[in-house]
Amino acid sequence: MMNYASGPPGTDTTPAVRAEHLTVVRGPRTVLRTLDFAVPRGQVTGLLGPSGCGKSTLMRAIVGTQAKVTGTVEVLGHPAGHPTLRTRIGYVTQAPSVYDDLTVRQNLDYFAAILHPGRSSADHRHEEVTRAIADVDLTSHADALAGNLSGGQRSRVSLAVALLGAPELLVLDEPTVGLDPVLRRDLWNLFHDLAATRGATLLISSHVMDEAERCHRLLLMREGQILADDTPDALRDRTGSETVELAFLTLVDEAIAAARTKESTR
Ligand SMILES: Nc1ncnc2c1ncn2[C@@H]1O[C@H](COP(=O)(O)OP(=O)(O)OP(=O)(O)O)[C@@H](O)[C@H]1O
Repeated sequence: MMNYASGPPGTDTTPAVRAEHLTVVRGPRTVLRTLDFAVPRGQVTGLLGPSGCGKSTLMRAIVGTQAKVTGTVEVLGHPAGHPTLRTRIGYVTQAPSVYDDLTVRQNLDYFAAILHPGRSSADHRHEEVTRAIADVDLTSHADALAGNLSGGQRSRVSLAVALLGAPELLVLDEPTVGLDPVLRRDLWNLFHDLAATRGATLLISSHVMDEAERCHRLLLMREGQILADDTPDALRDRTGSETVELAFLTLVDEAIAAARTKESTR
């Protein structure tokens, strides 16, 4: 079995991601405001919040592709964007980045050749590509042109590319958008399998609150700030709510009430 972590799960207790006073400015707006949080290793952490709250921006800051970041963002023990992180992080954006004129397997072969160049790695590449295609349940479409796939299938090709090279950290921006319930369930099972058996850390964004229930931990965001950083159980208990969605709404109401109080005492 491939090992997705640098050691057996649980041996490294430092967080996979640690942010202190993380702030991002985009255009005229401060999109992320002094965020402090940690993402533990070997777990599935959900990044949830309404559209436009800053999830994609936060992910870009973590993978090192976001401009105008201040504060500290440490990823697998290095500053975000450090060259040694390139092969240790798998990142899937919301727009699938696949070549339409190549088959699924050819897409994967292309990226595998960048990760493991040379003839001596051919067998290893073949194994990795076959496994990544199976992981995302596209074996029966391996020889189909990517341009002929459905939207959900194309996004799974992108996910398969991110799984190549056995990354320790997977950053997935809304990976289940547009998928039917069966595929969503299968993908969440895959995410948990990657964490449990391969020791990978997964940071997964979604604005679908029922997906929050499937995560080990949650970062709940609103308007560029983190409302809560906790387990689903703790969030439900703390707010006396039956679901994470209701817990989130309670926290939003509390944040609005606190802002009003602050405003009126000025
Ligand atoms: N180039 C830009 N200039 C100014 N503001 C921007 C720019 N790009 C994004 N924003 C703003 O930054 C905020 C955060 O955007 P981001 O894409 O991170 O949100 P999100 O939570 O991922 O949203 P969604 O779930 O819809 O993808 C939004 O309010 C957006 O309008």
